[in-house]
Amino acid sequence: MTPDLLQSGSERWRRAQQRTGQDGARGDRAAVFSHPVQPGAIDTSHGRILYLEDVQVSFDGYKALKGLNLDIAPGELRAIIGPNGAGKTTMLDVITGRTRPDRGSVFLGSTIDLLRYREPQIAALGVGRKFQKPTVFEPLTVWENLELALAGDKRVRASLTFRPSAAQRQRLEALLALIHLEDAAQRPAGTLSHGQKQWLEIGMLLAQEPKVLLLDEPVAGMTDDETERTAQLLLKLKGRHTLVVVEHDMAFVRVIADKVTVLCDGAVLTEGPFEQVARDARVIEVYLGR
Ligand SMILES: Nc1ncnc2c1ncn2[C@@H]1O[C@H](COP(=O)(O)OP(=O)(O)OP(=O)(O)O)[C@@H](O)[C@H]1O
Repeated sequence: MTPDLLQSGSERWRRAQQRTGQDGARGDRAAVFSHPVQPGAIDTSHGRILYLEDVQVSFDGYKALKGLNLDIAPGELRAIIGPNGAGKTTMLDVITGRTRPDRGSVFLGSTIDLLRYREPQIAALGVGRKFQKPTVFEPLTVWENLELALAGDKRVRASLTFRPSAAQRQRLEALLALIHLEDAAQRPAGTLSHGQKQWLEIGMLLAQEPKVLLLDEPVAGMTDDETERTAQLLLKLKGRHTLVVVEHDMAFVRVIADKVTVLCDGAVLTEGPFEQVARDARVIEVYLGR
């Protein structure tokens, strides 16, 4: 579980809603686009849920991102590939508010300027992130981990006194089935396999109903069977959630992705359907041919 998402309790959610509500009340964006948008809601009426334009990030003068553009449609499953050092993690850091760009725009929907928010607020606005290594609460059972995520409270003790309603229990049971952990509900998370921990963490993110889910190398270190099950899981989530998956496993990318974006040297080299990208001579040169 990502610490930033665990920090995104209901209080932050309310504050973020209030803040975006204030934006709407000012009438700027709503007036410009001339259609009703609920305060705090993500406006996807222009066919995009995540939009980066001309993003530049420098670390001590070294440009990790050089005018990066990205346009993700609601419900899309986008894979991001590219050689080591291409800027994939930096891109995720910019979207989630961990790294501030020197230049550029980052929008959630058409109206929410993510550069105005900090990391926990961005999580509360509906951007979930899964880091490469699973970070579940190992002494707690699978069920307790999911309850904790549902409670959205970083204070473990407080969250353990949380009792889900009947409807919430049903949701957790459905989540357990989705992540293939029905039979492991009462097992301590520390006893799960690597792949099962990854699924549990995805389940914990889903318990918080993210609109956009960012996944950094979700199948790294998984067995073939676990990789296959993860592909099936992500394909089930597609449409209900928007997924951005950074991954090096090309067989996995081929199965899951609607569209593949290739990053190289801090910018987009090319993007398109897997087969088109995979036979692009530039992609073979910088990445696939290695
Ligand atoms: N905090 C930092 N300070 C200095 N340089 C950094 C920092 N973070 C990233 N970089 C550099 O920026 C470049 C892009 O790094 P990034 O981690 O985004 O690449 P990546 O595409 O995710 O690579 P990988 O596939 O190896 O994870 C690299 O050259 C990296 O060394």
